[in-house]
Amino acid sequence: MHLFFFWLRFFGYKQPMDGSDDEQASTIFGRRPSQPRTSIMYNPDEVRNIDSAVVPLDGDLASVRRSTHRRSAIDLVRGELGATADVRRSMDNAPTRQKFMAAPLNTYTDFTTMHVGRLTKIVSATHKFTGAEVAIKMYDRTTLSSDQEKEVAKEVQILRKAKGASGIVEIEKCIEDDYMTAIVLCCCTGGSLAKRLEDAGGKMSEAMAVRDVVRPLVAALAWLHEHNVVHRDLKPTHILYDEYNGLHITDYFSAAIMGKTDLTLREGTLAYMAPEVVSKPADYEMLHKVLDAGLSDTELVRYDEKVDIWSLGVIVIEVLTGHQPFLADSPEKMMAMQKQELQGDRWGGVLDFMRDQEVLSLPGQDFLSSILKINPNERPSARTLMGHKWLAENVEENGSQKTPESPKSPKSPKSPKSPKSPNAPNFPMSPEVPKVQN
Ligand SMILES: Nc1ncnc2c1ncn2[C@@H]1O[C@H](COP(=O)(O)OP(=O)(O)OP(=O)(O)O)[C@@H](O)[C@H]1O
Repeated sequence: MHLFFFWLRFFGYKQPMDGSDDEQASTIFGRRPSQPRTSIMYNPDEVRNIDSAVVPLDGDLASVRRSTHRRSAIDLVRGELGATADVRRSMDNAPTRQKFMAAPLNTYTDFTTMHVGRLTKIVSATHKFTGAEVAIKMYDRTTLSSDQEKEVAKEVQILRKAKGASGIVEIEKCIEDDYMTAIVLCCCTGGSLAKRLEDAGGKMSEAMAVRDVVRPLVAALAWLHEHNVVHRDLKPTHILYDEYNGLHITDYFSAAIMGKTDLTLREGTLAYMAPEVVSKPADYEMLHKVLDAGLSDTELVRYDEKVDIWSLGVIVIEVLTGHQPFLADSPEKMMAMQKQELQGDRWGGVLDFMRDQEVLSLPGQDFLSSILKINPNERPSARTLMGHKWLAENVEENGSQKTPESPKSPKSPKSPKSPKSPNAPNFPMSPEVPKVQN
């Protein structure tokens, strides 16, 4: 114990004279009570409305934070989530200026971690004054590379541009300082498409898929593409639902702004990745695979927004069958599999399987086969797909189209006698094959 106090003294800790909590808190944070403790700019009590302003903390506050043990708002949230009663009491009793360190986040309460991502923590919270539920996507900037910093800035830029657009998750504001970026988003309380599929036993009926997934997804993609945004990582965990069953595409960290972002790198999730992206080098392979081979990065063929159309096709199959159609553990194997499953114009592999399963009406089959093309130029745009008859017509619960000219898909004449090629890979997956988690 004596040794402990020796070390505390060694590092400049002075025991409070009267031992009060307030005195102790201020001393622990390295400041005497006589020092000024107010700030005009970010008094949490003044922040009553959620607005869309970026709220940078000023240099002074950043230096205050540096001099304390609580270096960022992330720590504050962590503290509120998991702090001991003592720590919480000392925070409650801390002088105004210290409480105020993460003032914009202090306007929220009930922090609950929903998801821990590769670089982020997604926390749900409630605004203290409006009661609005939000999802806060928090990046710890101390762990981000400068390239990742740029990606986060681009993510915020895209979200701001898309604010109010239907089908895109809505940003409320972005709070940033030297240590963290917190993107405050409207909370999609209906969960993700992945969760819905899980709850529904893995798959959906055709009617539900068209109504709840494909139609709104295609419309949201049309908006993004017409505003020069390519998502590049479309998958069920990035498709969220609000309380009214409205669909919202989220996570623009990997997204590209056409004309600004380089569209020559492999980016996204392998199982949903278009062939023209799978064949590209990842950023860490660029030097080795491209420049060493005598090519310059400007010589790489660029891909475009059609990569999202491919991902849409993969999602359609997953939603209707409960399986991811393309599974491989390396880009090389994935390229081979995609070609094998979709070679030539004929129906084969995965498309043949979809027809034989009778989970898809003829217009649905037409929709899918028009999307899953190896050549991106042959894939229709999202705007064109919006006019496709599969989305225009009502699909009945039993899967048939209501219009007389669109009968239920007949079974392929060759299908009973047309087993998959012996070396056909994972599709249809056997139930034992575990689903790839992304
Ligand atoms: N606005 C939101 N409302 C409700 N839940 C959300 C919201 N944003 C994100 N989530 C939840 O967090 C999960 C991950 O979100 P997101 O993909 O944006 O984070 P991420 O850090 O990129 O994660 P990963 O690295 O795993 O892709 C979503 O699948 C969803 O469950």
